[in-house]
Amino acid sequence: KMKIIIGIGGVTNGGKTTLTNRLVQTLPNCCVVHQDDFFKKTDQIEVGEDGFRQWDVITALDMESMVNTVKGWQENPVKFARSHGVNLSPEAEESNPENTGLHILIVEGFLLYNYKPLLDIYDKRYFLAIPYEECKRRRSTRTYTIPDPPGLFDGHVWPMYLKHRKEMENSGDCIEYLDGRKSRDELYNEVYESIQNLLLNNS
Ligand SMILES: Nc1ncnc2c1ncn2[C@@H]1O[C@H](COP(=O)(O)OP(=O)(O)OP(=O)(O)O)[C@@H](O)[C@H]1O
Ligand SMILES: NC(=O)c1ccc[n+]([C@@H]2O[C@H](CO)[C@@H](O)[C@H]2O)c1
Ligand SMILES: [Mg+2]
Repeated sequence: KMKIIIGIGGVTNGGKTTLTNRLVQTLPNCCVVHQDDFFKKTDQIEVGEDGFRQWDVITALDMESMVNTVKGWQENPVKFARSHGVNLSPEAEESNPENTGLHILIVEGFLLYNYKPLLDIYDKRYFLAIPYEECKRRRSTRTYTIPDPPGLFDGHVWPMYLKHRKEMENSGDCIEYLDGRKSRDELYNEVYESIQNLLLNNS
């Protein structure tokens, strides 16, 4: 039974969730883990010396729980798919005696490649980037569960992004960078094709 884990990382508002949702619809037997689902409750988020709640750091997330979720998929992708309402092809069903099905997991989030226990699980790492101005513009149109207080982007979000990105680049892991300014269709086609190549090389 073949299993592939794909990381869709990148800057906030780079288009990770948009791209992931499209891939999940077209890739076979494809489950997804969204890092944003693992944010701690607001009262557990540290307030920094700058007065901002520190949302854009790894300790704002329950990473242990995220690891366990990924492990759950690794141990039994069929069960994971069923419990998450993902349809399986006949080849990927447990009833297939050959067990020839391919299972795919997409892990999507803004801090994927800065957390040791999850660094080596990926068969492929993508990273969506957009420049400062575009990121700030897109972010200003969004409302999170806790809306951004004035100054959060320049005071916390962007500086943390630059810090994490530097750490990631220094870690020497193989990452494929994507230009998030491209159209949704262009990005989808590029990554879909890239994944098809990955699958060919793995089979
Ligand atoms: N290729 C694109 N070109 C222009 N705008 C895009 C593109 N992809 C997504 N968007 C828009 O940018 C915003 C962010 O997209 P999305 O939510 O997919 O990003 P994200 O990386 O998941 O952000 P977050 O940090 O909130 O998780 C949304 O308003 C979305 O409609
Ligand atoms: N999902 C949340 O609970 C939440 C709350 C406040 C801020 N955020 C932002 O989400 C982005 C990652 O997708 C980060 O840049 C957080 O600032 C998320
Ligand atoms: Mg998102």
